[in-house]
Formats: sequence, C-alpha cells, structure tokens
Amino acid sequence: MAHQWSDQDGRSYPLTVPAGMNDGTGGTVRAYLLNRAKPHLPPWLGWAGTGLAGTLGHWQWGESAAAGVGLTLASVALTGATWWAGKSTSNQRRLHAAITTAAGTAWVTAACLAGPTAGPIDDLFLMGGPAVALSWNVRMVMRHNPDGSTASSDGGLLEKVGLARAQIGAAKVEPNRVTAPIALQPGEQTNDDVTKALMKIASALDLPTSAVRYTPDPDSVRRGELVIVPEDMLSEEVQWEGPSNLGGSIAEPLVIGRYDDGSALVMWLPGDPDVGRNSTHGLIAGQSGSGKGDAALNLLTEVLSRRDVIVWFSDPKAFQDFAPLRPGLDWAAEGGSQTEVLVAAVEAVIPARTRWLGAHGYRQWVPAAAEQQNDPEHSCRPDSRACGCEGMPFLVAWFEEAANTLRNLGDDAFTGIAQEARSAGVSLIVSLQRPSYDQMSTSTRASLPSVIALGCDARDEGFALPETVIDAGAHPGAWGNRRPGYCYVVSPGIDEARYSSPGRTRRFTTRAVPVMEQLAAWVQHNGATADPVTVGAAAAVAGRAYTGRTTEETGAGSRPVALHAVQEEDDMEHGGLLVDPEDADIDPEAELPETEDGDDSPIFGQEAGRKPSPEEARRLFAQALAEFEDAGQMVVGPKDFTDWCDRHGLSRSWVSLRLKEAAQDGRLDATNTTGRWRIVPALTAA
Ligand SMILES: Nc1ncnc2c1ncn2[C@@H]1O[C@H](COP(=O)(O)OP(=O)(O)OP(=O)(O)O)[C@@H](O)[C@H]1O
Repeated sequence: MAHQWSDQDGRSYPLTVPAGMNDGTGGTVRAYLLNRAKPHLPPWLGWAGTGLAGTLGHWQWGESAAAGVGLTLASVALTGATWWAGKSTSNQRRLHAAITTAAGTAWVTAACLAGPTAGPIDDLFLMGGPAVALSWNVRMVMRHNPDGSTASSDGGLLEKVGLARAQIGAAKVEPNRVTAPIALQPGEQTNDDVTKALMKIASALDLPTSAVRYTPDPDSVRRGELVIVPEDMLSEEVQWEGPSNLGGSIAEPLVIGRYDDGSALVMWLPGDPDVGRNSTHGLIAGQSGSGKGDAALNLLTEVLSRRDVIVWFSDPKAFQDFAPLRPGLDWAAEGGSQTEVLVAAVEAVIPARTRWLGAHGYRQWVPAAAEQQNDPEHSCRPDSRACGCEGMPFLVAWFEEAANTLRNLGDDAFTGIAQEARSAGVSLIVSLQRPSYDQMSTSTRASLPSVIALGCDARDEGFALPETVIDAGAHPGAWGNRRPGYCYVVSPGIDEARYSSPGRTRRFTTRAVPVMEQLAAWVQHNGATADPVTVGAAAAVAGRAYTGRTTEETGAGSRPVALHAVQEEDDMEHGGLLVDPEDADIDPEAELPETEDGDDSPIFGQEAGRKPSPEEARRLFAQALAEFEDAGQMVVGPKDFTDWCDRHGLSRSWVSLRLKEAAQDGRLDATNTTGRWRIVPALTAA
C-alpha cells in the first residue's frame, strides 16, 4: 500500500513501511511475526546450548576429578572475560552479561560433574534458564521502545558524536526540516551532553552550526527534540514592500521577517490577558553591519501601521535611517538633552496611564482601552454608567543607540520604569550599537525580556541571547556582519522551540522610501493621537518640548529633517576627545537653541559687557530658564549657561547654586544625572 503524507502546502511525501511488514495478507503476517521474533531468539538458543553442553560434558567427564578443576577454572575465566569485554558498555549491561555467563558456566560445570538430572540441577536448568533468557528479551524490548514509540537506536550519527546509547525516536520529516525526539541514557547523559554535541552533529552532517538545534523537554533532563534544517532558505534576501496589517491593532502580531522554513517571523509588544501573556520591552542588538537599522525599520513600520498606538522615538543619529517615518511619530527627540526630557516624560506618564487604566477597569492595556469608553464595564463613573472617556492608545517609547541614555539614567531608574511600564500600556524598545555588557548593565538587560539578536561578536552571544537559547543551538556570533538581517527572536508569545530558529528581516532599499513616506502620511490621517491623560502628564514635565504629533497642515511634513548624522555623544567619545562625563552631551560648537519663531537673535545676552547686580543676575537667570523652556530645552545644567556666564561675567559655580535654589523653589526638578535639572513648566511650577 502506498502511504502518503501531505504538508500544509499540499506537497506529498512517501512514508516508508517498516521492513518485513507489508500489506497485511495472511502469508506475510507470519513472515512479519517471525521477523519481529528473530532478534529475541538468541538468549533461548543460548539456554538450549547450555543444556546440551551440560549433557555432553557429563557423558565425557562425568567421572574425572581433573576435569572438575578444569571446568571450574574455565567457568571463572569466562565470567572474568565477559566482565572485561563489557567495559565499553553500560554498567547495567556489563553486570547482566557477567551474571548470565557465571550462572551458565556454573550450571554446565555442575551438570558435567554430577549429571544434568542429579538433585536440583535439572530444576535449576528448567527454571533459571528461561528466567535469564527472558531477562535479555525484556532488555531488548525496553531498548527498542524508550518512549513506547517506534523509536530505534541510532548506532551511526549519535555514536560518532559521543552520544552512543542515546535513542532517536520516530522522526518527523517536513520539507527542509527534520525533527527527531531524543531519549538519553538514564542516569548517564543529560540534555547538556546533546547541547555540547551540536557542533559535532553539524560537522558529521557537513552543515552550518545554525542548521542543527536542540530543544530540551522542559519536563525532563534527558529528553528533547533535535531539529535539523539542511538547506539555508534564508540566503535569498527579501525586500520590504509595505506593512503586513495596515490599520490593524498593535495587539495583533507584528511581522518582521520570516523563519528558515518560510513561516512568518512575528512578535507582540502588548500583553494578552486571555493567554496570560505580559506586555514586553525589547532589545535590538547587533554589531555594525548586521542589519540592525533594517531590523528596526521592520519593527517600526509594523508598529506605526497599527491604528491604536503612538510612538515616542529618540535617535541620536538625527533620524538618518528613520527620516521618512518621522512625520508619523508622536514625539521625535534628537540627541542627548531632548532624550532626557523624553525619558522624564515617559516616567511621568506611566503612573498617570496606570491610574487611568485602573479607573476604567483594565488590569493591563488591551485594544478596547484605545477606543472611546462606551462600555459600562469600563466606566470611571461612580454610578457605573458608560463614561465616554477618550481611549488611550498603546505607547511605544523607542531609544536608538541607547547606551548613553541608559548610562545617564542609571540602572535602578531604568529597571523601575521598565517594571511599571508593563501595566501602563507602554513598551520600551532599545537598540544598541555594540551588544555587550560594557554598553548595558546586567540588570538593565534583564529588564528587556524580548530581543531581536542579529549577528554579533561570538563573545557577545551571552549578552544578546539567554543561555538556554544558545545551548539549543543559536549562534548569532557565527554570522557577525556577514549575514545582514539574520536574527534570532526571543519574545513572549513565540513558541519557545522557535527561539533557536534563525529568521531574516526584510531589506529596506531606496525603493522602500516612498512606501515609508506613504505610511507616515497614513499615520498622520488615520493613526492614533495621544490621549488627554498622556498629553497632560507629558506636557507637565516636558512643556513645549512635547508637542504631540503635528499634522501635515501644521507643518510636520515640512519640518526640516537632517539626512546626515550629527556629532553626538558616541562620536565624541570615539573621536578621542577628552570630555568630562558630565559634559559629554554638550556640543561645544553648537549654537544655543533657536527661539520658537526661528529668528537668529541670541537666546540671552541682551545686556552683555557688564556684571549685573545680584538682583539683576537672578532676574536674568529666571529669564534664561524661561527662554530655555520656550525653546523646548527642558533639561539644563551649568554647561548650558557657559556663554551666558561669559556674557554676564558670572561663574558656572554661581549658576550651579542658582540651579539648586531653583530646584528648592520648585522651578526645577532633579534628574537622575548629577548636575542636570529638568525645568518644571511654568504653569505647573510650585
Ligand atoms: N534583511 C536583510 N537582507 C539583506 N540585506 C540586508 C538586510 N538587512 C540589512 N541588509 C543590508 O545590510 C547592510 C548593513 O545594514 P545596516 O547598515 O543597516 O546595518 P547596521 O547593523 O544598522 O549597521 P550600523 O549600526 O553600522 O548602521 C546594508 O547594506 C543593508 O541594506
């Protein structure tokens, strides 16, 4: 009978029938049973042979004392030889064989000398012999069915890689993917042994390292699944052509590429209470040239294409890669001080959003929270009638090249924000230029449960991916920057067995630019805008620095967009300038911020040339703060007053004291960075 199996795409594959078994007609059933029984016959033949040897021996040596000594010595020697010969096998098998030999040879010796039917000798033969033969049969059955499946031992591949005696179960064969359950030798081998042997398996099969993976069974330390993907189906690059689900919800899967078997590479940012999934924060990690920029574009275009999300985005590289999408961002912060304000705003909106969600009966953000609140179940009114409040879109706060931002923020602050953001419908996305612990501390890394791990230095694999995923065969270090777009994705919602499967993002070429521009235009007309709670909390700390997404009509489309990287913190460090860490984010060449209406007059300095009186100096200082606020620069430190000090003949230490005083007066608020103060917008200042 032809057995066929079809996959999801309708392709058919022949299934092989076990040897010796065919259509099941009468004649062949006997042949089949004989075939199945054959391996179990040798112990019984051994039993019969032992009986024959005892009978013939008695006939030959029945009366000889010397033969008795010889037979006893031969029996001991044979048992010893069995023990010695069994040293390469398992202890259990060695002992079993030695006991069998000892029992058999002792019986033959006794039968030869006293006669096979003397005293209990025949009873011993009739009872002990079958028991010993059966014990070998049982052993064989156990070996062939470790899982009660049709498993069979593999004497070839596994032996070659040092896993002899491990059992491979029935393999599932799919196009370009073989999945085989493995059961290891109880008490002797663990899943770690398979993990360590993966490279050797790849070598034995002449495949790349990433083609062989192992998924340990979470319930057993000696069972798991070996997955072999022989052909690299990712080698062909695929270009991005547009978002997967324009107008869908951010709660639906975000498609960022494909896996090596062609299935969609997806992830989720918000949680889903129905399946017990928490919202997540993500890291995009990869070395330069690994395709990190395009991976970020894959994710960002997916996020922006959803109807119920807003994005706050900080990019020290002046939106070099992201310029076409900028009009679709609710807040775009370029560089150090703008990012400081954005971070302060994220900190501020979290409790406000959590309160709002709680008041409307949401334990975490769900798509319904983004709609107008017409459901009495989700009402903030004490009488439980529908409140009709405006909905709250999900918020993605994205930090490109975030090493400096995170360092300035400090571990505790970041960990705290990440922890609380989960219940506020806020996801943090962080990208790192060099994925390593000198860029980000262990605790900050631990606050980002999801990762898109692109090619990296082999030494940084442990930073990019959890140990279990590396053990299962994931090796982004093997790609470096030679396989742009190749990545592993670890994120809640993805089947854990997939974590060690490589995927590849889509490539963004110049052809993608007009599509991204169209997407940004779509966001401007159809995308979510920030809700009053988020706007209120953000504006209370960021003042005019937070405008919310402006529409084309008000000029966002014509907002000047830098197409070249500006010199930023990283560049300054790498450029070898010796910069005081406190001043690292100050560009000594930079002009002071322009005023709102764009005129070129200096922001301060009308009264240059003479030292002001103390009262006048304080007034000028207050005016300077107001001008900073007007210009949207909400985080300041003494360095920002350098030119101002020069103009007014005042020292930076004088400014430092005034800054502290202003903080006591409620006009400034301390930030996580020593010597940097956040301006409290005038309307909300104490
Ligand atoms: N999925 C992909 N398929 C094919 N090529 C890709 C893919 N992703 C990125 N590339 C290409 O790989 C090259 C390196 O990408 P890119 O410069 O974006 O890397 P990067 O990690 O962002 O580097 P850097 O951090 O230096 O900006 C580019 O030529 C890019 O077009």
